[in-house]
Amino acid sequence: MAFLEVRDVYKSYYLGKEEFPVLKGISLDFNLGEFVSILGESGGGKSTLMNIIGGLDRNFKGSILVDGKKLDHTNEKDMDRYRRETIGYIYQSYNLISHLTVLDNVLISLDMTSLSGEAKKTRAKELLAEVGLTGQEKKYPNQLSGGQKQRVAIARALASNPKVIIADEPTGALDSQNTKEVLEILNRIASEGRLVITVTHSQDVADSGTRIVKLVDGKIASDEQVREPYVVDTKDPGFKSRLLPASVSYRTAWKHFKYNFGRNFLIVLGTAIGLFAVILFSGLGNGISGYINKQITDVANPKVISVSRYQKKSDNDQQGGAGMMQQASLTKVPTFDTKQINKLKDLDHVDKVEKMYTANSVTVKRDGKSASISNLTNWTALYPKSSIEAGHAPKKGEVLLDKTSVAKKLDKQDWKALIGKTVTLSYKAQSKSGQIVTVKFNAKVSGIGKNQTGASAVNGVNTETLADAMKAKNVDTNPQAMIVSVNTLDNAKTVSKQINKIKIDGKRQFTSTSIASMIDTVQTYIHLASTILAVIAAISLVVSALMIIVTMYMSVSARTKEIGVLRALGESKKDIRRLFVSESLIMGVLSAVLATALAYGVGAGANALLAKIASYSFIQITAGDVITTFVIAIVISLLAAVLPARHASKLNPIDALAAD
Ligand SMILES: Nc1ncnc2c1ncn2[C@@H]1O[C@H](COP(=O)(O)OP(=O)(O)OP(=O)(O)O)[C@@H](O)[C@H]1O
Repeated sequence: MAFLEVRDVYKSYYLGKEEFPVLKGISLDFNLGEFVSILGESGGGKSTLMNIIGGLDRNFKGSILVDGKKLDHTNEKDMDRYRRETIGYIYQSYNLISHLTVLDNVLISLDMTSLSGEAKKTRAKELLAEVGLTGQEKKYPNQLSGGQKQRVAIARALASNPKVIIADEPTGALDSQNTKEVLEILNRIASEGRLVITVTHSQDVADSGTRIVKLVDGKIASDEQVREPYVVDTKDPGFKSRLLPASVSYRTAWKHFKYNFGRNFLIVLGTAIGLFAVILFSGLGNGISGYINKQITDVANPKVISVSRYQKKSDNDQQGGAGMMQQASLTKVPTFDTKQINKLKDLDHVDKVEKMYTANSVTVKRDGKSASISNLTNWTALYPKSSIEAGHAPKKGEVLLDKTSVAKKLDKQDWKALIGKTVTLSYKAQSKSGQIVTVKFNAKVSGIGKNQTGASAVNGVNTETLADAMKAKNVDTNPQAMIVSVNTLDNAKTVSKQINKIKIDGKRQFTSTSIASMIDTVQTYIHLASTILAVIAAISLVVSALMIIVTMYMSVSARTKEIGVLRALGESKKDIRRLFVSESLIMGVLSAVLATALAYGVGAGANALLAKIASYSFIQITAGDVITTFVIAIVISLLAAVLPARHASKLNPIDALAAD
């Protein structure tokens, strides 16, 4: 039984419906130790036969048996394995991978063996030494002579220790000296117990082998043994073939990326700019919303809820036009009684419940100077600590006055000097009996209030002091508003909602307003605005995706021959797909890295510039923004790679090898 049997092989090419028969019933037996030359006229079908024997062409009639076992040409994986394990190819035009070094060109085949990383390198170097290329490992193919390239190709073909070497015109492009040396190497390969089948036009080449087969008109015209085949003494190479690990595809993709760094970097930069805009707008949204949040919480404590009595709109509406008329005279706002105050105190998460009084148009006098306060309230938790610029919160008998609107008017030079001095406050109010009375009282200035935003003044008088003054003039001290402090900010919204639900005798009692929900509303709008900006920026990513698609397609067409070589070496369709997907992924991830770095850099710069306007970081990039950017980049690069990678993997290896 021969090692390789070709049985009744027929092969035709078709142009439309027209059949062009090329091989017309070929049967040949080959043995290990043979160096067989296939001779024949140009276009006689030699290469076609080699492609069938080498497992690249699966579309023919007849069968190939290896070691007595028929190859299953319908099973793609089996054929990948056959090429990987049994066949080594040497081509007339070398077919080296241009972006890989000499060493890497040999390693690409060794990557599909069970050898360890170091052992692979050692074997690659040994193989290169055997073909006389020691010291050339780091060169790229375009830095080698034709003879040297063919030796690299031979070393690569031998790397996985295949039993059969198929050499298609291996010396066709070489001078006589290199031809002689390559033929010697091929003889040595056969002498190691391999089967060498070479296609040639040259009688000299044919004569240096052990057997010559002539093909004429698609049939065997002669089959002549020139000399005895070599004696086979097969040694165990100590390793097996295996599928290409994914990591090798990633590494090869990275090498190709580096080889075309200039072009690839521009694409990465283009994509990164789009991603950068997305992060920056998102960071700007975070910053602005944080800034507004801070501004609001600076003037008002977000853990407090202002509560007023609920006034049912429909009560008045039901009365129709007449009701509306009457309402103008019913100016009295409903007040809180003890029962209602206790209802608020009983709520969960409530720390404190304070009465709130508001006195309108209050005049403050001292030393003949006066200032006016449009709304003076008692000091409650509504005022955050940060609103006290100097001094302390007003205790009994004390008042805290606003810096700009009051303190500076009373003492232009030294407004702080007011602290500890007594001022007289007066305003007009309605007494319980309906008369207009003047509430007047003295209070010591406990401190000066400030408002960072400058929107409203910070004036507050001690609650008891104001209430006593009101009582003295028979003004109702049942409050029109209550200030409820909750224990944590998280509870503010819940408690606010609960307050609105409180009923006494089945009737709703209160209307609550919390800063927390105000902040929420503002932030919703800011978030919406920054999302819209980020989405606009994201549209530019469509352009990036198209750029990656075009590059990948260009890459596939430029690397068609490489794809053919890799398939001939035994890589599967999946390996080819992974090669291109990983290169695209590399671009995506690098874009995201660059975009993140740019965003942090520009963000820090912008924050430094804006620090002059307000000491606040307006661009705040979160970990979430960075993660989103990476996810977008990965999704884009994967989507962009789908079609080109699919196209690459579906290329017919024979056509790919024939590409220019
Ligand atoms: N993909 C194809 N489609 C159609 N015809 C093809 C195809 N490939 C090869 N042929 C034809 O089949 C015939 C055999 O081609 P093949 O390449 O096997 O010949 P060859 O003996 O190797 O020639 P050469 O010595 O010139 O390399 C030629 O006539 C060629 O035109």
